[in-house]
Amino acid sequence: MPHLLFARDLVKTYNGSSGSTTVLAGISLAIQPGELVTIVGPSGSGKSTLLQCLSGLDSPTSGRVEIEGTDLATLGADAFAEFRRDRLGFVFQSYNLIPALSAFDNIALPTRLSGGSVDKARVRSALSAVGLTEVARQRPSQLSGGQQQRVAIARALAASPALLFADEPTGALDTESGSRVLTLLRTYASGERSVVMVTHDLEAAALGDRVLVLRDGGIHTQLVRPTAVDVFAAVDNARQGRR
Ligand SMILES: Nc1ncnc2c1ncn2[C@@H]1O[C@H](COP(=O)(O)OP(=O)(O)OP(=O)(O)O)[C@@H](O)[C@H]1O
Repeated sequence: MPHLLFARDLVKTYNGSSGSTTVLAGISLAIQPGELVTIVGPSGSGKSTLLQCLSGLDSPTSGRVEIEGTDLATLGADAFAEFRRDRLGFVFQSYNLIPALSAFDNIALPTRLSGGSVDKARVRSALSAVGLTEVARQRPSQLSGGQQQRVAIARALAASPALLFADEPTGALDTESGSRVLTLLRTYASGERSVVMVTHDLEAAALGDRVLVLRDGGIHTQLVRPTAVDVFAAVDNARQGRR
């Protein structure tokens, strides 16, 4: 099966006044269509940096990322913006919704910004997929945190991205809202579409088809369809530096 994403020898270093810090120490990985891959690890192990580099939001210091066979480094800013709009989706802990727009208009915004005509049926179907048909006309301030995050997910899903990147998507949510969001992400990863999620929630991580456990900017352990107990043990080992 062709890889949806392929990353080779990703290194990320920062140069500061006290010398250079290596945040990613040479990570290689591949993601297949239909996979939910979760990334866990101790604080500072490089999870968010890895997600940013995999998604093209940040550039590695060295190494290569290909998505659907396209080397991200070969795309100029405009070509990457187009690629990102057409093929990638993003969900972060902060919902990044526009306060003045309704839920419906927030979901339609990316299409509007790219000059396309809004497919109202598609926006409605995205709202319905996240269970928010009733609040289509409400603004973010009238919605709970869980509802706002579901609007953000609907906005990402409305474009049917091949690859959805999520960084702590349930970080600000209560348990019930969080589990709704996780169900949406778990369901989305199927067929041709994949999800990569960074999380501190180890039970959520265990929903992954594969779990990458980072330590010091490297992949310490990789688990395939683990239980939550397996994930807890692997993260504990990574924290202690045990194999
Ligand atoms: N712009 C930057 N300049 C210097 N160091 C940075 C920069 N961005 C991140 N770092 C460092 O890189 C390391 C990894 O950060 P990153 O946010 O990727 O880790 P993380 O595993 O996602 O952490 P957390 O679980 O706390 O969110 C940290 O030590 C952080 O201080």
